[in-house]
Amino acid sequence: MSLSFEGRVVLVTGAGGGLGKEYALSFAERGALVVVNDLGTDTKGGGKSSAAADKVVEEIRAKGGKAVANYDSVEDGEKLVQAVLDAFGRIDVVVNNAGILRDRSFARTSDLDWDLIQRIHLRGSFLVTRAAWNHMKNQKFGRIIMTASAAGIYGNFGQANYSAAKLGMLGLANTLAIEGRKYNVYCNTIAPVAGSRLTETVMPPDLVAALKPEHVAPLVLWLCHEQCQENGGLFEVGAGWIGKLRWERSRGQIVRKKNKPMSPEGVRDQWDKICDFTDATKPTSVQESLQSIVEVLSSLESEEGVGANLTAVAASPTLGSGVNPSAAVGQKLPPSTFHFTHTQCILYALGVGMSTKDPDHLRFLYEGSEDFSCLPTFGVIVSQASMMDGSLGSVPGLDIDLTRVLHGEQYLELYKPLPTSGSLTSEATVADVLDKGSGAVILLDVNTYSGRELVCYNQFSVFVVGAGGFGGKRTSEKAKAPVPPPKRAPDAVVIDSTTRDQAALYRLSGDWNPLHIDPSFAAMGGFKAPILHGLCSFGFAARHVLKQFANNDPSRFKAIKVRFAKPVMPGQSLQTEMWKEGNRIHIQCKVKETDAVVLAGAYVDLHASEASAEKPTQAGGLQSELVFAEIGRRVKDMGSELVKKVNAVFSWEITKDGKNAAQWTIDLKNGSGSVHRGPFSGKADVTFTVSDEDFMEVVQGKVNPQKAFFAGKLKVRGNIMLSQKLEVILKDHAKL
Ligand SMILES: CCCCCCC[C@@H](O)CC(=O)SCCNC(=O)CCNC(=O)[C@H](O)C(C)(C)COP(=O)(O)OP(=O)(O)OC[C@H]1O[C@@H](n2cnc3c(N)ncnc32)[C@H](O)[C@@H]1OP(=O)(O)O
Repeated sequence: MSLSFEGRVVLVTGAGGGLGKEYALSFAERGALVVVNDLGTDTKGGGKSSAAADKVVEEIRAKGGKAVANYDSVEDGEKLVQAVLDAFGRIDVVVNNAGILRDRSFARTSDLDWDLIQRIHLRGSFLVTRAAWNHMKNQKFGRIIMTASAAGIYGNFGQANYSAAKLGMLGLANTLAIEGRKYNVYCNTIAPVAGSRLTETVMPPDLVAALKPEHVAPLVLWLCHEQCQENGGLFEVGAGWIGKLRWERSRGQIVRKKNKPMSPEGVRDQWDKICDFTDATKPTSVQESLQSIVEVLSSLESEEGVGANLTAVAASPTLGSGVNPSAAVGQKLPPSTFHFTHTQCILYALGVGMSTKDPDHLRFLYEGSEDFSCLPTFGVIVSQASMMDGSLGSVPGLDIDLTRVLHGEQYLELYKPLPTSGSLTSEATVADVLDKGSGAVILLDVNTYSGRELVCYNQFSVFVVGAGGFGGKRTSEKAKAPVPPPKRAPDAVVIDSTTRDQAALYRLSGDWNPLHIDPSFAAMGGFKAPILHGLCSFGFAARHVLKQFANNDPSRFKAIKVRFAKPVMPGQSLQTEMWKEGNRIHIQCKVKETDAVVLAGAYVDLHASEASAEKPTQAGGLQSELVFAEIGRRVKDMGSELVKKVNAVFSWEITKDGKNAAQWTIDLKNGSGSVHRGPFSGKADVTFTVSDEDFMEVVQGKVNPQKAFFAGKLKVRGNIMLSQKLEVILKDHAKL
């Protein structure tokens, strides 16, 4: 789709020729209403003529475009912008392009040479932009271009005045980018190389002829378009090439010791290291820049002093406490207990879009309902509380900048239906930290208990945008992987609207991240408006599955995995597409309005329905098969590693409805051992028949438990209802 400027009002200063003229023509060609400003001076700022601006306006009109001429000086910024408003009623884009040259070697630069250049370039851009600023802020749209120069970035003989003004404009742009961001007013800077009245005084004629303004204008148009989210960028552009610039800072070196004075000799002695760009950082904000100072102070405090450098800061631009993020792996957060009543369950159900409009939803919305239940995905709420008190940020290496945190993925497994009130205690561990280049992914494993009984397991995957590049690993065997859906039409599709206030409601369940409510905060994270909580869309999708495939029965829910692929805005509609593959329901969720996939690689695992479980069991029946599949999975996860260890003792405890049903103890001596059954509790209604040798083969991973089962080696007696969760817990009795 071509980029249109239909209805946009664009002011180009110094548009009587060269680059400015090209910008004016290009904007007009794409539908913009253009104010062609040019004072009509010569390149040194002398003389005045309306001819240059008039000619450009004529050319635009001849092509069917709309433009008016303006002859004010950029030093009359207010007047100039008023003329724009008088002509077209608004102002959307300001291209600060006007400029003159007064080149002199520095020794010969007069006060006037200096002042004139500062006045036209730096002060003129300030005055014009300030006059337009509030209009742009109020209309929540504005695009500003500052024109810098390679002379400012790198310096150029004979252009001290010009270099200073041009780099001054970059400083101005950097701050405008920050102040304007939350109003959708973006400011970028270009350092163009093009043949123009200015460059022809400093470049050979054939080069001037080859560097065409039309090779610069497309960048300016893109940066000024509403689709472009670039803000605060600096670009060199010319001859059809565009490059972006950024700051790079050496790792640096601390050159003093605690309570000792800093000396020039100390600086001299560390000079090579100060200037060594190995492992350089690329700070992008004052905050990132200051992190190194904090690091210096803590290094000095720990008496490291001279010789210490800022490696960790270098490694981690936004996880920046000074400790490499990988150091956080294995760290445990303090246990935290979540107390709740039916109020929280109901509030959560409302937060994920349940409504009394649907009579089926009443069981989740009214505590007086006969079958009043808690939505299974409330399991994320009880667990996340353990991390929402800021304790995550206190883990060394995870000093998180909240504006950069996006929820990346989520896995939840319930081991029993959630109660509708009670106290649940969660223990969170940093399972891994991954370096994804564009960001860091923090994997958090959270086990939630009622007393000593495991109720649910969550894996939170938090994506910290911009915090990659610290040299960490990219993948983890600990990550619960997303699974793509089958390549066929979905078996069911549900479309459901979120409301404008969905995030405002959902946050009351405990995710107070301002990203979802505060427009300024969202703007700092680069979003036009607050976005919906990932776990809110997750809750929508899960209840769609529960309704379509489990008759809204929470006890059928086993597990869910989701990747948050793109943000959702409150008020958008979610389209959940579902594919049934056995007891796994694959999900893909799109925003209906944009067709963008927002939940990807997602699935819900259900327990088989009670109807099938009620069929009498025989050895080989479906229920037994599932029980052994479950045991087999856990044996595979943990057993194969343990059996390699010598002299280990561990036991399996099999519980039903939270009560001990059976226990297996395995003694391993020098890698082999025996299996003891029991003690069985009086309430046990399930027993396993298996020879010790056969069970050992399963434990050692030599035999697939399901195969062993079908071969008749493993047998189950009893009557296990699949709606009642059977848990198999590996008791960690290993003495290694
Ligand atoms: C305290 C704990 C509690 C939980 C805290 C949560 C707090 C909440 O309040 C916050 C929220 O709810 S935010 C809202 C929900 N989340 C979102 O909207 C994020 C949407 N996703 C995105 O924008 C991008 O995927 C984005 C930006 C995440 C990644 O996009 P890109 O940078 O373009 O990445 P891309 O180039 O596609 O891939 C690079 C590598 O990263 C992996 N990856 C991509 N998306 C991922 C995601 N969502 N989660 C995890 N990994 C992800 C890619 O696979 C790729 O890695 P590899 O090359 O190794 O495959």
